Amino acid sequence: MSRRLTSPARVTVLGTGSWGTTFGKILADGGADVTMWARRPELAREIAKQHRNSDYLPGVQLPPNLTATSNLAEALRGAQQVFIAVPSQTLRDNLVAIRPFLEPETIVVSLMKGVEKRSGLRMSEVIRQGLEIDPTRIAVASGPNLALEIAREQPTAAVISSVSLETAQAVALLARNRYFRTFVNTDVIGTEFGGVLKNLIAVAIGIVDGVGYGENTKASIITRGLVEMTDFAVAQGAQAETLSGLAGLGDLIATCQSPLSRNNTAGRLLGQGYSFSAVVKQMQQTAEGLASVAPVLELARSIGVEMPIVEQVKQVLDGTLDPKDIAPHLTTDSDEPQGERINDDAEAPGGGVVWRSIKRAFDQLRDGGRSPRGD
Ligand SMILES: NC(=O)C1=CN([C@@H]2O[C@H](COP(=O)(O)OP(=O)(O)OC[C@H]3O[C@@H](n4cnc5c(N)ncnc54)[C@H](OP(=O)(O)O)[C@@H]3O)[C@@H](O)[C@H]2O)C=CC1
Ligand SMILES: O=C(CO)COP(=O)(O)O
Repeated sequence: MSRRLTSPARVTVLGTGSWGTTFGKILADGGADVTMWARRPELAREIAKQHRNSDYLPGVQLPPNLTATSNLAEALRGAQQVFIAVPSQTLRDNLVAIRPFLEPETIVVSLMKGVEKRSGLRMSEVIRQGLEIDPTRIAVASGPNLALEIAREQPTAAVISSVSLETAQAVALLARNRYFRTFVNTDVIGTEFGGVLKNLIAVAIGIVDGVGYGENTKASIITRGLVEMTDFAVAQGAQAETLSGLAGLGDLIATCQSPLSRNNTAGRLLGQGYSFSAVVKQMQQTAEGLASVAPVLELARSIGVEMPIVEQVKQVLDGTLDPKDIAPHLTTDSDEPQGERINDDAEAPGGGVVWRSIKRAFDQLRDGGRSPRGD
């Protein structure tokens, strides 16, 4: 009996925070040889020698086929796929350092869930600009993926998206194992915006939690938040069903209900009365939502999409709205009661685009959120 011998794939993860390290473990447990890049040499040594990352994943044992270095050139050498998990606002500068060492065929995967503040660009767009590579070599990963739960090997699903289905499948084949299941789609816009926007709704949930409001308030915000997410993303070119899949509704549920979420935690501190700067000081890890609020609202205004919940998150962050006043304003402050669903634009007090999107979102939910590519 002959056995086919293939050498393991060689992959690199840039960033050894909670998600980068967890994703490295996912890939290693799926059989790849993983090299992590840590910007701090002492953390690279701890991961390489003790197979631990006590700063970010205390108590988690990392697999033997995962190593680390603080030398970027060494980390990128021979990598078939490179996964990036640094804070979104630092990506562009990091790409300048990465570019000289990136090999011509390497696939680059964003694990990040933010938009760039100064440009409003999604992470895959920043990667495309910063590395000047074809979009078919770029993928993004998203979904209900709280790092610590996955590091503890709790069963989880995610989506890998690329404009090239072949690329998405190549990444999904490596990023899967007995506890991590990946689906694929080609809706990069929807997949990325799902991850960005659910962070903003999770901040809102944290705020009302911090104030002391209960489940009705939170369910109202989650449900109306999904409408805002879908409306915005569809106006940007996303498919509505992506927002009712893992990268939208799935991630929204996980992030809004988990105390592990940093966005949720940041919101809770705001709701308890801490100022924005005090919250930023207290956060030890990245809460992307805090930086994404302003660019998302700018994009929303430029395309005429209303996002009343996100607007109010911004006002709380700016200190111009008392956190306890956020909940009643789940719609725009029109004198006319708005329809939750509407079948006829003529009945829509807020105008056609918004209502068509709301209807689309709810129709997708009713249809079970099927998408052509698995998720
Ligand atoms: N944690 C999670 O559950 C998930 C996170 N994500 C997304 O992944 C991305 C990364 O988040 P996460 O790993 O959780 O964040 P963490 O805060 O846990 O870690 C941030 C990582 O980035 C490094 N870093 C910070 N600043 C810079 C810089 N200027 N240049 C290079 N590296 C830097 C940190 O290094 P150092 O330790 O030296 O400071 C650390 O390795 C975010 O976009 C987040 O939304 C997505 C899904 C799940
Ligand atoms: O993206 C995440 C879960 O899918 C992590 O959320 P936080 O960044 O809020 O911790």
